[in-house]
Amino acid sequence: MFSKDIGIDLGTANVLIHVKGKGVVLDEPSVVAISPKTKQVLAVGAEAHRMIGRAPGTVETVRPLKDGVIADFDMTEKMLTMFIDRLGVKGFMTKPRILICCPVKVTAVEQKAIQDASLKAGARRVYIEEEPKVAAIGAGMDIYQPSGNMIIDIGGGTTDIAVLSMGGIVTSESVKVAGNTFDRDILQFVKKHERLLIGEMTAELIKKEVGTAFPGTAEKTIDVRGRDLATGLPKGITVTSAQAAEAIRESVRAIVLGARNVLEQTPPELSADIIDRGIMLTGGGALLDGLDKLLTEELKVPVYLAENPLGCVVAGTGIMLDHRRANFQKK
Ligand SMILES: Nc1ncnc2c1ncn2[C@@H]1O[C@H](COP(=O)(O)OP(=O)(O)OP(=O)(O)O)[C@@H](O)[C@H]1O
Repeated sequence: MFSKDIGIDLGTANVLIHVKGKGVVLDEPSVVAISPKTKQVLAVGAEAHRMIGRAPGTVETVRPLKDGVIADFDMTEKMLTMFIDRLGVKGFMTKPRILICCPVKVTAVEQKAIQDASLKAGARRVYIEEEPKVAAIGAGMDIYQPSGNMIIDIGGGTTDIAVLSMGGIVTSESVKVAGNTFDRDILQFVKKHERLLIGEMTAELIKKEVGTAFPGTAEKTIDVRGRDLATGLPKGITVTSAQAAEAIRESVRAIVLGARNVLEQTPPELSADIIDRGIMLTGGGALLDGLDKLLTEELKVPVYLAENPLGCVVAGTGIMLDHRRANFQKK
């Protein structure tokens, strides 16, 4: 019976879905809007995302994943079901096979939760792959040769750092610091230093517009609004790149340290390959200004930003579905 294979990047911030033969058909934020009373789902994805911080008491917005793993099983399953239903890949008596990614170093229980949520959402079979491996393939790295390839995948909730050779992970580390941590840092900084309460979305906007991991080059500013903590009234302030850089400095440091640890545990032959090839940066968090420059300086190895950092994992699932079908069947 004919059924479609689909690849899913189930992320803390975004869900992307690749349908075999069609390419990327869905790219939506991992957000669910529910009625707090009845727990009924009111909206998912982009529609629910628009409600964050702006919904009345009758609507609650939930992010069902935290730090790359499932924090709310029911909501993850409902969100996945609604996304998969939209694709029209579930035929009469047929269900898709799903290739889905998880961060490295997740527990068996966390992996099982991802598998169960996919099965309940309508999968016939579920194959789980480690995110940095899939991201590396999506970024165009040839990880199947006996040589070292290093990747730093900075998502919303986790940063996965791995050295790959011959199709497997040789050394890796998962740090629970990534794009969303930078947002929280900025929110706290503005609260403490400007006595202004801003929303999650405003903090993310500051990060994207003026945030930098390598301060001192181009000083940018952004005007934002929030609630004055002293008066309780709306107030506007200007945030500079220097302030945003200070806010996220410790979190950026944690990523640098994670990468250093992985390099320190890497066998010398593979280290030599990494010096030659450089390190690939993927994931939306890698779009933070100056991060490639800072990592290059700190690690003494060239660090390159992938062509489409946000799309590497889902592109990798597509390549694996196209070329590695035989591999899945062996499992
Ligand atoms: N231009 C940008 N500058 C800085 N950060 C950005 C930019 N664009 C997106 N991001 C950040 O990228 C993050 C989301 O990245 P991505 O979609 O790769 O994560 P995810 O796969 O959902 O998360 P995880 O892998 O941790 O589960 C968010 O924190 C978002 O704010």
